[in-house]
Amino acid sequence: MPVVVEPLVIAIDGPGGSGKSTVAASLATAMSLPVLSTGVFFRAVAWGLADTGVDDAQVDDWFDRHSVAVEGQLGVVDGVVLTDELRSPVVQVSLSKVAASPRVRSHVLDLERREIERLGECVVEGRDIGSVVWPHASCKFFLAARQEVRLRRRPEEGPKLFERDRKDSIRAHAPLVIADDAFIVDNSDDAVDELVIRMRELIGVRTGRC
Ligand SMILES: Nc1ncnc2c1ncn2[C@@H]1O[C@H](COP(=O)(O)OP(=O)(O)OP(=O)(O)O)[C@@H](O)[C@H]1O
Ligand SMILES: Nc1ccn([C@@H]2O[C@H](COP(=O)(O)O)[C@@H](O)[C@H]2O)c(=O)n1
Repeated sequence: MPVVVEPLVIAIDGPGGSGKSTVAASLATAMSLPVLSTGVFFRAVAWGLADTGVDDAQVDDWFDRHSVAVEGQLGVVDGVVLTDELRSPVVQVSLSKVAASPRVRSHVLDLERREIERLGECVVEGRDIGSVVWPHASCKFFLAARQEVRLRRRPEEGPKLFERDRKDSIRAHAPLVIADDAFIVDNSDDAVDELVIRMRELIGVRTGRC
């Protein structure tokens, strides 16, 4: 019987400012893998829906008429690259509501899974990667950092960061949770390079690869 080796998919979840995108990018570079930041999908959709609303019909109609893609930390809607727009006030104000919409989540889930399949082996970061998007990920991490550290890392958002975390954690669909089989990594006091070394060791233990 041929041995089937599953593509290596590393899932990283955690609250805002816990270092997900920074660590995911460094880990991906160290392992020569591509990286997918799924929050960019939600930010791009929040920007696109700003003049509409998040009723189910409005959401389905918007996805019928528009295309959304992620390129690194940039969102692309209908071929237009979004940069500063993704952290603009209009996005910040509606982000949690947009991310809580079951119709938005269903459309974005399709996009996330298609992108992971296209990439093959990758590092993926978000809120529900290990629990919902890719539950059979090769290795899962839940990044944590103390509140005061996260606040320091996201000065532009301020304490609203905690409100966003709270809404992400209590929503009915695909909330921010710690997957049962995730390694919990508090990186409040760790440099990114040290963290990447530690995570690679854990990936090696879990997968026998790395
Ligand atoms: N281990 C670390 N040590 C010091 N600074 C860090 C560390 N990890 C991340 N940072 C810094 O904290 C800031 C936020 O990090 P990052 O964007 O990776 O967090 P995140 O979890 O992806 O946040 P969000 O979900 O809000 O987008 C960045 O400026 C980054 O450089
Ligand atoms: N898998 C995910 C990723 C993100 N979200 C929502 O998007 C917001 C922005 O995410 P960032 O990582 O760019 O800060 C986040 O607060 C969530 O509301 C999500 O629901 N699931």
